[in-house]
Amino acid sequence: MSTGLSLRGLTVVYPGTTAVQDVDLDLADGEVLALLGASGSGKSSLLRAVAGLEDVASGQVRWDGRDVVTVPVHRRGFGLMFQDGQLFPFRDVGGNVAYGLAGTPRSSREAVVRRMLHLVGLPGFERRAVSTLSGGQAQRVALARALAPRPRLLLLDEPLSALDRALREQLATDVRTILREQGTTALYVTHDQDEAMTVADRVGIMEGGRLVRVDTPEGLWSDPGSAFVARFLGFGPLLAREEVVALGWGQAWARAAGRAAAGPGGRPGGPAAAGLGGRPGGPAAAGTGGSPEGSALLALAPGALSALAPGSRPDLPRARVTGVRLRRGDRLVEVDLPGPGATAVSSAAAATGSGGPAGSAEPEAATAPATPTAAATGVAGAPASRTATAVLAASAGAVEPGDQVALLLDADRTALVRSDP
Ligand SMILES: Nc1ncnc2c1ncn2[C@@H]1O[C@H](COP(=O)(O)OP(=O)(O)OP(=O)(O)O)[C@@H](O)[C@H]1O
Repeated sequence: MSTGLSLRGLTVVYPGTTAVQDVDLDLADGEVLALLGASGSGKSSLLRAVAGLEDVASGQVRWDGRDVVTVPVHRRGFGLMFQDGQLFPFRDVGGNVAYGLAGTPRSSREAVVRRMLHLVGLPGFERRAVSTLSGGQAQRVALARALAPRPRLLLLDEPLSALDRALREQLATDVRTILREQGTTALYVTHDQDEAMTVADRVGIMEGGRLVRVDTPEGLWSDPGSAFVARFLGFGPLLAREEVVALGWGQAWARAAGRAAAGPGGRPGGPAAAGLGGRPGGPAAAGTGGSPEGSALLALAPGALSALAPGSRPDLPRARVTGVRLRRGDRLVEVDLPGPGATAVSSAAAATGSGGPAGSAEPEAATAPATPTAAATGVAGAPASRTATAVLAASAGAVEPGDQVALLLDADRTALVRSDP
């Protein structure tokens, strides 16, 4: 008998909309799983169906092997926490935290409240009026209230999304610690991938009511699997093989293909051995052993590219800067990657007087320039240029739109993904 939460074929239908479609999911005891997806992808509907707040059109919600679909909300033993906390305004903080402890003797109730407030970083707040709390404090109280009765499953729906980013980052770390300390099994809905990756052991990605991927944060980063998931995680741009070769990054392609063949995270014999991204029989399985081509794209993870000073490293591909901006302490440049008529790479290098063919960013491949044949190979229908984001190396100095910078590729921060239809 399976323990914890099991969803089988879970489907939620509203008039005119199938919000959740045929979802299978297992959540082990003590595991925290984040559901991540764009607005309208069905995350909240799934969570609400598990809670019993939404009717299930078909499928099962099992706890410890027993279907609870017909069990009313308050009998499921699940805790709930929402975006706006929904604290009771006429009770003080202690009264809110004690709400789910009605059957507990007064003395132990007070002890639990004290312990919970300590756990969420608000010791001594028992007698505070909830109207005097900041947004972050109110959410901490809501978390303490949800945890106090020791629910067997905690369901959190965007619990931090009303808070500003700095507070959200801090609280996400605290929530993770608190859930771990309590050994709480939790399903956590968010549209913020940083929050999902911080809080959860595994992350499930939803698209159009379907759960399209479930993996650990590390697994998702090393092998997003599909172009949809890669884009959702912020990988970009996604390059066809011809473009990769034309840019002189063929070695990155080969390494990513090797990783895909060896399994996520490079584990030989891992589940991906049978095909690209761990899906046995996927498009790569039919390709040439371990080097998927036709249907695959090279996805660049955020931070995969560094930009070097204009005029430096003539051996590297160059790109035109279209914008410069700051993000969380990094200086970023937007660059136009030359398109598949990648003579642009070579001619740009020649035009700046730096000479030499476009080589690979990887030292071991420096002698493997983009050949004229590769450069002439276009990708039918592909755009003439791609915008990429590169971290500006400190050595780059002042860079302005219009400059040609050299691009260094970190081949470990690339992944091959299936090109979605
Ligand atoms: N009560 C409802 N009646 C009709 N349609 C609904 C209802 N609730 C949600 N939907 C629809 O179901 C789909 C899934 O909505 P849901 O709220 O589950 O998505 P979500 O991923 O949680 O989105 P968000 O991040 O914006 O909260 C959407 O198309 C939405 O418009």
